[in-house]
Amino acid sequence: MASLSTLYSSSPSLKQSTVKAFTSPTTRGDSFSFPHTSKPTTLLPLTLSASRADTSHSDAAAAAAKKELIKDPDALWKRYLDWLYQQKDIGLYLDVSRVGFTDEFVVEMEERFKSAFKAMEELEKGSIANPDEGRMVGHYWLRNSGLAPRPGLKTLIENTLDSICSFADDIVSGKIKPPSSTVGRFTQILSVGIGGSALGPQFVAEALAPDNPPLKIRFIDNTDPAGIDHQIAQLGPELASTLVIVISKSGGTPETRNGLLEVQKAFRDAGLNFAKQNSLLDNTARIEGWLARFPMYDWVGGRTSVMSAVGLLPAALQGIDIREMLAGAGIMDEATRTTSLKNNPAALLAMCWYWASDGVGSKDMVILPYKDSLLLFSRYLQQLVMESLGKEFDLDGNTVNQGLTVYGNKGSTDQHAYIQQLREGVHNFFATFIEVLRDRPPGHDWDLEPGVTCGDYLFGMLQGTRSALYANGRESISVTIEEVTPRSVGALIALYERAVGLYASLVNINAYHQPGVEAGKKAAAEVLALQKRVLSVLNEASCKDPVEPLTLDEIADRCHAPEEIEMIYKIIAHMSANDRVLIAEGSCGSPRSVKVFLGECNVDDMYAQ
Ligand SMILES: O=P(O)(O)OC[C@H]1O[C@](O)(CO)[C@@H](O)[C@@H]1O
Repeated sequence: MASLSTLYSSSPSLKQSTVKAFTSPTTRGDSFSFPHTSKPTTLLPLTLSASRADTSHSDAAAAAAKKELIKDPDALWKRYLDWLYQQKDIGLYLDVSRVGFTDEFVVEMEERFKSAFKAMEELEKGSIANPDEGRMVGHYWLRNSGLAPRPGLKTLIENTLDSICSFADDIVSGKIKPPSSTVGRFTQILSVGIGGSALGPQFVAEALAPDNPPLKIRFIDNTDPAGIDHQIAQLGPELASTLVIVISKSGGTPETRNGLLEVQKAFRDAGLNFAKQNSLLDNTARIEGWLARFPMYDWVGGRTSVMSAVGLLPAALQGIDIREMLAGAGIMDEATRTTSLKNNPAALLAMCWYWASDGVGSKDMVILPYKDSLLLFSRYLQQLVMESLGKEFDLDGNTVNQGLTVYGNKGSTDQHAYIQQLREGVHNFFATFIEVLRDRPPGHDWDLEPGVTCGDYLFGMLQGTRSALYANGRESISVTIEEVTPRSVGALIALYERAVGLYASLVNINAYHQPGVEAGKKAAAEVLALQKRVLSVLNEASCKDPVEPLTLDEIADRCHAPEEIEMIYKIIAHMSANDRVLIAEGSCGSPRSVKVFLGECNVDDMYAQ
């Protein structure tokens, strides 16, 4: 175990609008009518290059321009039935009929899929599937511990799950109480983490938390001080009954560390008991005797960690049935192990992505869940897909600049935002509709006009948009679930995890590392180091009598970093906006004339390194 996800509590001892008329691309006037496919028009062959992975972006654009989709309703219905995938235990359906892949293309992909399935099998057996980091990739073991390659891992997975459940029970029941609250039990969770240590828990909370959960959850997922202040301010007096969960796989992510320090300060300021943090996260938790610590394994990537303690603990605390989530994921894992393409929904997704984006990411993936509670699915998938697939090099070291862009929000809201462009504008995407059959819990529905419910409108909007896009040559995938439940959400997550893994094999890249993120992190650290040098130079000049205000050129020169003058200007402008440097002459809007100094002289020069 290389790193830990850690939990902290507040102390070591506890711790109308009225809609009159609708219009849609196929709707006229005041009455709403469902769009329908018009009479057969054309059925043109699709033009494919022999090896789509070798297709350049301009070739891809040319190929896309030649793509034509089946318009004949009978042929389309047959295609729908031919390719419809159903997972009955989950109640999940996948329709790829509105993606225009040809039979030839399917045959062409067979060899690639054979290798992809083989690689996935090896991965599940514990091979070093992340060669750049020399790591196994084991998120599938989290929902079937029997697959773990070593008995010790199996026991660890099972014990962790048991301890998450019993800890959550103790918190929810009030057996473990907050020390300084009069409420007698924890009422709020403040989750501090970023990337995979936030996006999964956020998606699950939005999708599955009951209307009145035992503990309500808030997130600090950035180092934006105003954002942090906002979250803490909204807690108000409930800070005293807030359970803080700090989640980090590495334990060293600066945004998460900053969030922790800010929260600790908020507790101190409120006179609450929150121990100081001054070393690595897990060490701190251990030394300070935090309420509980849960392991995070080096064989689980951040973006696939939602079924580890990272996602399960916050979910359990909100009263979400985490064993059902795991069961749903496990069923989907099993369903996506088959090497029969037509019967493997993840392979079908990967094949459609490859077809639609020419295997080079030439088209963006627009995710359109028609259910408010699934709003965050697209944001969750953004990291899962883009951090996994956005790679400069393939596994053989060739420069490939792979990736698939993901964005989305929710239907039918998007109908009134960007669907206009999707249907008529630049043709640079394929859509994925996420449909939920159950509109409301049983017994709550009513007809808002004869024979039509509110949910029927949502359904109509989805189907109408799907048809309208298709009629204009825009491809789409539809994923349908019967209800939003822990089981179906677990299955959706597992479906996309597997699809990403398979797609990565199809395009021969490592889906499990993120070297590009490191470059930005390193550069950020360099900016902060430069800021300290700037402060040290300014401090020295500000300690003179009289104070010596400095120009940007002088600062850059004294920092021995003349090439960094633009960055020094930005540092000065940022500090000036936050009252940390004073302006003697000029203004930050006129970089050449500005002269700055520090309001205080620090004789010990705390900024010097
Ligand atoms: O859990 P950690 O180690 O704090 O990392 C947070 C996120 O940072 C990344 O490493 C890079 O953005 C993600 O992969 C990860 O989910």
